[in-house]
Amino acid sequence: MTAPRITHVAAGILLRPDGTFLLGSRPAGKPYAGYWEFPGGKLEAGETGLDALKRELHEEMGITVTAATPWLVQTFTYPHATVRLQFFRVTGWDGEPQPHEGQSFAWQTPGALNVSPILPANGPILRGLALPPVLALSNAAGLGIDAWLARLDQRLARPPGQGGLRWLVLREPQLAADDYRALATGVLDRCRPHGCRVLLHGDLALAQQLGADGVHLPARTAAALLRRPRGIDWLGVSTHDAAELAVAQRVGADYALLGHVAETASHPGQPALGWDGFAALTMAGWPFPVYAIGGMGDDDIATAQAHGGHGVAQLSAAWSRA
Ligand SMILES: Nc1nc2c([nH]c(=O)n2[C@@H]2O[C@H](COP(=O)(O)OP(=O)(O)OP(=O)(O)O)[C@@H](O)[C@H]2O)c(=O)[nH]1
Ligand SMILES: [Mg+2]
Repeated sequence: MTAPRITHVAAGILLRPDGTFLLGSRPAGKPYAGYWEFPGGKLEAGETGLDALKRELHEEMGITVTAATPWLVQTFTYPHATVRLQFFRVTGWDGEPQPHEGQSFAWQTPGALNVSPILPANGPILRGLALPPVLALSNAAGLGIDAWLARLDQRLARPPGQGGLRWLVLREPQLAADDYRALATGVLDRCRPHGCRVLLHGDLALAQQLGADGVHLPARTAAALLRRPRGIDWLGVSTHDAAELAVAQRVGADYALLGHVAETASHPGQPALGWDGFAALTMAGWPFPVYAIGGMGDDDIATAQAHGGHGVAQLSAAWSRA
């Protein structure tokens, strides 16, 4: 038996500073004509993904890419081909997108699309775009419950663009089960009116019972799952190496944390991955966003993205800024 032939594709997510991104409609005569996609196309012999991205975006819409970072890799089998799609976040380009192939363009808001249908392979991509560049993990352990809740209230009260918190992972492994449940109940009540999603840590059943927005699992807990759990909207997994990233992939995670990248007070004496180690692991290409964790500040977001990450996950830094 011969191995199935894989078509390698590079596609670009043009991102504007306001968070909107560009979709194009597939021109008549191509498979899935009229479906909406991220502009891009097939790699030619000898090209890297980034080479192909730049060439395709120039051919299809006349722009010159000036800043792009590798993001997700999605493999999908269509009736006509198995495609391996390398997605890039494109944050800089010269020129205005022009429809060189008769396509239409539409700028879209994550989570609120107004065009359809979308190419079937692109569902997870659109979910990934809704994830924030900074994912905050709670720090009641470090600050004390009351002081942390006071910080939480402050961050919930701000507008999204100005430090307002809209995603939270409630991770407090030092708490006994009853205390964690009580805290989770209170945190969900505080967060819901602000539209802040809350993912509980470690306990799928509790997340389902309390109607949390998702669950975040250590890789060893995720490894015991046979498939993605039902009844949960968002699933994250903490990982440290390629084997744990593979677990996250197998259970259909929406994102992974990967670290620790820098030395951090929470893991004294354990060797850090460093950015080279982080990039070596993201480079394999995962179908979900990967966050860098471990000693990460806001200054590290761009570095994480340049190394194949989606952004950074923060514990103490998320609660320290004024
Ligand atoms: N460009 C692009 N292709 C995608 C996306 N999602 C997805 O499944 N694909 C698949 O990737 C494959 C290659 O895309 P393409 O048709 O744009 O290739 P191309 O620009 O080189 O076109 P050509 O073959 O006419 O030269 C197609 O099978 C398409 O269905 C996406 O978001 N963007
Ligand atoms: Mg194309």
